[in-house]
Amino acid sequence: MMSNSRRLQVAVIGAGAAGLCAARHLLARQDVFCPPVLYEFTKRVGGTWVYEEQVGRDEDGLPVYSSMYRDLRTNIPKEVMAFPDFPFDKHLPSFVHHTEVRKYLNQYCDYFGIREHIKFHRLVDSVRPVFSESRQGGLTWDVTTSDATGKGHKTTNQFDAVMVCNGHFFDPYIPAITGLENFKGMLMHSHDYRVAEPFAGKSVVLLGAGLSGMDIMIELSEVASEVTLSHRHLPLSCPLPRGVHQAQGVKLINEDGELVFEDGDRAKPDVFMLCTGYNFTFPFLSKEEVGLQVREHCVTPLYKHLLHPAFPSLFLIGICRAVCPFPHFHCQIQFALSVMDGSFTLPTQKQMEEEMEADMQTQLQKGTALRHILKLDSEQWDYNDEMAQLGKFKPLPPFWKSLYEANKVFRAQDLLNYKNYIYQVFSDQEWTVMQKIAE
Ligand SMILES: Cc1cc2nc3c(=O)[nH]c(=O)nc-3n(C[C@H](O)[C@H](O)[C@H](O)COP(=O)(O)OP(=O)(O)OC[C@H]3O[C@@H](n4cnc5c(N)ncnc54)[C@H](O)[C@@H]3O)c2cc1C
Repeated sequence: MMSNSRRLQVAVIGAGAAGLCAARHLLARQDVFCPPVLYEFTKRVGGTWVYEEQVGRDEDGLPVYSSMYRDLRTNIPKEVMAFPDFPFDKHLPSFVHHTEVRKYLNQYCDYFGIREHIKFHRLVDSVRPVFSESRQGGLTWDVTTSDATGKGHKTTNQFDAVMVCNGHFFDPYIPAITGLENFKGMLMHSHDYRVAEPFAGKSVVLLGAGLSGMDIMIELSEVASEVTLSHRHLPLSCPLPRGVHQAQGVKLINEDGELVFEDGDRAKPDVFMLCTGYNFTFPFLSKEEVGLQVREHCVTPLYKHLLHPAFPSLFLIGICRAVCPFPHFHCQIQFALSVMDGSFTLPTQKQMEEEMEADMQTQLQKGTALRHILKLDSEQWDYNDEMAQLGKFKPLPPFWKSLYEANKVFRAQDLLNYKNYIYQVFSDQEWTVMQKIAE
């Protein structure tokens, strides 16, 4: 889609880690790209990492976006959580408090001169493809935004490409549990969990043993009268806090408000907390016009889990799950730029569709459920390397994989302690070089 005559205009939706990373790379390539326009619905940079004490609505009456809790520390060491070209402060411990990540993202934003390109409190309402003969490639995008606080007018601007960086930890996924409405205690989703104190003396059932479920279990075990972790992978091999029980998944809630587990056991807790993850939502993309489908946590059709084959200037950054997010964004975004600047030539639409279909069939034949197809896990490293090879940019150094994978093992073996580990992957001299690169 490279235009010979003029620079490309790119809209970026969201100023979380992915949106900032997109802007950082677009700004570095001003020979090809105009400075991007970032639309951010809130008034702050950092997305998920902007902790809000309140739940529901914020002080401006907007829905609270972040799912952070007060005492959260990262579950990935800062040495590999960082963008590869911008390390965290070397004096910080490996597993940092969420306030440090927000600080880090603000530093990244200012260091790369991104802030002036962000339009805060702008909600992207619609992103529509427009086919016109007058522009090279024929396809442009009308991006319509409104003032998030409801004041002011809608505006529509035209772009050559759109990078969707709207995150996917905002819209709680509520599983279809028979009789959920019968539950008489406090029913909540982990999106609204902030602090442990209000749960003192209460009995709690947590549904889901993902990263949030496990973290919240540890916090609540300090104060609650009883904590039960209900999940599908019984029993977990890692040591759990004293007094925490494990139970099978919740099959239904009976008319007396009792939780009935898969094996017939029952419980009537004070609190039932769903730690069941989040939905993908792209409310600004019309189903009829763009035809993106979200089924069972799988988003299709997306070539390389990234771009729509019929609209190869629409990029969805960061929809893969079970990845090391910031370095993954760093790779996806540079690949997207190589598609836009023409240094990587995409296969034809038909070839991309055939490849996607073949990949999907291989996964399904291997027994991967549709809802797990976007979980890359250890395959993320080959994926990132492929992005780098096709996009002709520097791959991640090998220690990224070794440290990330080692951390996964330590987390599984030593859940209660792994965040106290300190990694020393760089010598002081190497750190100085890294810090210099970021300067
Ligand atoms: C509880 C929790 C703990 C986590 N812990 C870790 C960790 O330890 N390490 C790690 O690496 N990752 C962690 N993550 C994952 C984290 O989400 C990613 O690291 C990363 O921050 C995601 O960035 P993002 O830019 O994709 O999305 P987000 O941070 O969600 O940012 C999206 C932005 O888009 C904006 N937006 C959305 N829709 C619109 C619209 N229509 N118009 C305008 N703006 C819009 C939002 O306001 C937001 O600012 C955690 C996530 C959660 C929820």
